Amino acid sequence: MTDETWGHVRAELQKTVGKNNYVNWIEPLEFSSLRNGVATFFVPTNFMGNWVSRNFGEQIIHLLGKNGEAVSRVEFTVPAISSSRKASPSQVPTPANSAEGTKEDSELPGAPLDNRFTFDSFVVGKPNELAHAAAKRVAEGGPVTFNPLFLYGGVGLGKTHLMHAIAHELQSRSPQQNVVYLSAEQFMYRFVQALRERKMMDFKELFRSVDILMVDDVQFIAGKDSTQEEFFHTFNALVDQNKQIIISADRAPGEIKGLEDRIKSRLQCGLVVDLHPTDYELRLGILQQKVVHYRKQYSDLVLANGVLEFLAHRISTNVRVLEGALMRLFAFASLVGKEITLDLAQDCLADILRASDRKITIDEIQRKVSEHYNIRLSEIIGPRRLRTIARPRQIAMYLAKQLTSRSLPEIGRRFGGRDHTTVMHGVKRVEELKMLDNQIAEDLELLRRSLEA
Ligand SMILES: Nc1ncnc2c1ncn2[C@@H]1O[C@H](COP(=O)(O)OP(=O)(O)OP(=O)(O)O)[C@@H](O)[C@H]1O
Repeated sequence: MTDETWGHVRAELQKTVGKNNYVNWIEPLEFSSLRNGVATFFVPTNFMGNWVSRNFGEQIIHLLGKNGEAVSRVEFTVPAISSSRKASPSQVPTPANSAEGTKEDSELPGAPLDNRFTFDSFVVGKPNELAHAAAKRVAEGGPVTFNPLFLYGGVGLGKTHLMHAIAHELQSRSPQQNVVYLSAEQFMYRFVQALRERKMMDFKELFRSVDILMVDDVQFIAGKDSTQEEFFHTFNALVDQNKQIIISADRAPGEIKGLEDRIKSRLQCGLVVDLHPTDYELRLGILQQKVVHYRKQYSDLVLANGVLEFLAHRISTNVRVLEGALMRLFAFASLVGKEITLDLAQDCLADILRASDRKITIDEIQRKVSEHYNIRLSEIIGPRRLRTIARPRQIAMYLAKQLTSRSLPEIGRRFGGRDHTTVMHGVKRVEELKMLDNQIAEDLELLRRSLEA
């Protein structure tokens, strides 16, 4: 790949990701090589590489493809530090602590904030309402009521999003405050750099001068003794000065193996809240919110009824995967110029759907539906066309399509050897009825909940 091609891709990204994202995340990337379908880029930090990979990786692959480069994977690597390879000031992302703008870039301790991660774009549901409320409270500023705020939860459930939202809000309320957000990995990177360059005093001074410190994915420092030691001292110094600290991790403090007991107990001193795995309603809410953006970007694409519900049912792994699926679906539909239907979603997201398959079986669906409508199981698969039997059968077919990864012909076979067009007709009919008939909508909801329970 030539630098020119990368230039084209960057220009296209500039149009789609927004100015701040472009300056913070894309501009610092430096193309390194393209071998065997793997494009490698230099990034200033691993943290940044992970971030770009997570948030823009698919888009970069897609745009490279559009520009004639067959790329199946992108990798981001931090170049070995030497004075000649060090990032120039313009390559270093804008730090979270804008108050430090006059210091030398290498001294800035913060990581860039993602402008998309605000309270407005955070969808609140039962699983995350407590974490959201706590984050809102901290974002109001004022006297520190709990220190630290410790947010934990599984991968991709919104911890980073909430931390950035707090930082944005605090910065807009009091721009003079020095709010520093960084990952634990970045904290370690800075610490090691300070050790290597014999600038420990500067490091300590810098971290002790922040007003609000946010450290993401703190489990990363488990087992790293010197980093933990330094983290512990930084933590204590800030708490002593009544400065707010916000920490995130993938598990509760007590469960982080390799973390010193004194740190665990310090982390438990404030408010510990967890983000629970998402439920169907939250996933659907998030999809509905995200789709607004895609509808603008791909204004010519039609999104069929039921697709978002289908994704919310089937992809429960985490929100990042859910978002990735939606992005891929829109990009794919735009590439092939097709309407976004359930069939297209099943084709284009087959790997994601397989990975997050809930393993609800057609047998289970048929049993639940026959119990619900009080008809015999044999009648669901039998030939009778009486409305009182045919309708529950169509409902069972619809649920089989929504909640399993079976194809229409397979579903047809399991419903007494029916043709796939019969199944298709049944699914369509139920989709229409769901909009017109409240009783049917309620039945579907009840059945879905009991199948997913
Ligand atoms: N409730 C929510 N509303 C809107 N978007 C959300 C929500 N929860 C998560 N997301 C989105 O999901 C993606 C992953 O979230 P985030 O990076 O905050 O997860 P995380 O919990 O920090 O994950 P990790 O453990 O991998 O660091 C982000 O794009 C974020 O905006």
